[in-house]
Amino acid sequence: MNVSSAVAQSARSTTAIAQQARQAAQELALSSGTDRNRAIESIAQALESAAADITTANQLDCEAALADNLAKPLYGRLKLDAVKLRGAIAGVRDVAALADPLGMVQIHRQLDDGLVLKRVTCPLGVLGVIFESRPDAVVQIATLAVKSGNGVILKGGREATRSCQALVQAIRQGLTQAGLNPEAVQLLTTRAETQALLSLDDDVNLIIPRGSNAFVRYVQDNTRIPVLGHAEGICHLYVDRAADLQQAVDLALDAKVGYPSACNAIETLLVHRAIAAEFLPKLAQTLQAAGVELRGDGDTRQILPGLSPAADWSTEYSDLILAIRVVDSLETAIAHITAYGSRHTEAIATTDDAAAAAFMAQVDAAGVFHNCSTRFADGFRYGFGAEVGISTQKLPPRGPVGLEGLVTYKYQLVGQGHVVATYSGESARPFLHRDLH
Ligand SMILES: NC(=O)C1=CN([C@@H]2O[C@H](COP(=O)(O)OP(=O)(O)OC[C@H]3O[C@@H](n4cnc5c(N)ncnc54)[C@H](OP(=O)(O)O)[C@@H]3O)[C@@H](O)[C@H]2O)C=CC1
Ligand SMILES: N[C@@H](CCC(=O)OP(=O)(O)O)C(=O)O
Repeated sequence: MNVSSAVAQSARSTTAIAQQARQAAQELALSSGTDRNRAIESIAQALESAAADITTANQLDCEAALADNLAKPLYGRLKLDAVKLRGAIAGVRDVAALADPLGMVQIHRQLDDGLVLKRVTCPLGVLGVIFESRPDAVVQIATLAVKSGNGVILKGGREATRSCQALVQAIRQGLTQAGLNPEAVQLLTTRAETQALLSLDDDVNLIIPRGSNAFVRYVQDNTRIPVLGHAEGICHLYVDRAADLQQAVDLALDAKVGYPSACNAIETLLVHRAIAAEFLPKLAQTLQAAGVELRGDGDTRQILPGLSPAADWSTEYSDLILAIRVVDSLETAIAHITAYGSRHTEAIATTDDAAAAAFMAQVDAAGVFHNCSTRFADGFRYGFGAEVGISTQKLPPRGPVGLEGLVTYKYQLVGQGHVVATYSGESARPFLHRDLH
């Protein structure tokens, strides 16, 4: 079969998948919060029952990835052992415990006697989420989708295919056992299906690509479906002249070493010249002991001879590599972040509140942090239960996307035969515009 007929065939079956998801999503949207919570508990139980199958599937993925020389941090992201799976299942139950995001009345306003306006939250419909080889993302995204009454079509990275299949099978079983339509959660496994998905603007309401800038741009350029981009994280830690130096070392260690492939890990450390000579040797001692390769600009390499040069400031290493630059001022640090950051998460270490306030006001990113690790940029850590990912676009939803980011709203207006003509012209009746709660 040639490439275009493979895509055509895939488009046909992907269309069927999307239509099934749409039908199921319509049913889910009508279900009560109690029903959706029951389904989420049923999903948690199904995942527990299928734990052995899931971890076996993951072992096969991991063995294939090892044979393929997958980089170590990416291997860590792919691995889903029993402990990680238990954590993911606990997260499922956390989502069930959250308030129902549907049917929330955001505006309740009397426009005039007998004419009442409400703005009420409702699901988006069907989400298409394309993400990296991180199986636990399946669990987080599917649970958030069910809780928010949305259907979801998932496409994980190719290295995680068997794990994703085992997880989705269990999730669909959980939905079935709870009496909900399992077609609400679907899985795609090939790039041809992804390509087909992008053309399904009749059935899919939002595409969420998690991946490189180039991939997110590719998706934006190839679909009429709205896109919520979750692109790369070129995150910085700026160590100000007034930083607590030991605290800054601890922050750098956490933000680089805990999970180097995460998009909220730092790629570059900026340090104020006034403290660079004292700070950098302390930093080097701790980070190098943790296996981090440091790279520096000329000033950094004068203080730490032997480092290789930082070739550019735009690389997301996703690995135990950190680029370091010495800067003359807070303003230069902010200018560097403006030039090279990806608007994801940026942090300052300082005891100077005025410097922190300037940094947080002037840096344009989804997260601006003071004296804490960039790794806090995460839906679970923000109290959202889980996350679909971290939106790097400027319009909301921005940063970790939880339930709030997966709903839209409707204006519901109820009158008693009211007409607009009453409120226009010379003898126009004035509106009351009285909020009712
Ligand atoms: N902001 C956020 O929340 C997140 C951002 N990221 C960012 O993603 C980036 C890279 O992640 P990485 O591991 O390399 O993931 P990739 O970009 O390689 O893959 C992500 C997904 O996109 C798919 N994909 C990539 N290119 C294409 C294409 N041309 N056509 C169709 N599908 C495609 C992959 O499918 P397949 O595997 O089948 O090729 C996979 O499902 C990093 O910059 C990271 O920071 C990652 C996770 C979350
Ligand atoms: N919020 C996540 C990181 C975001 C993310 O999805 O990371 P990854 O899939 O590893 O690129 C965390 O801190 O674990």
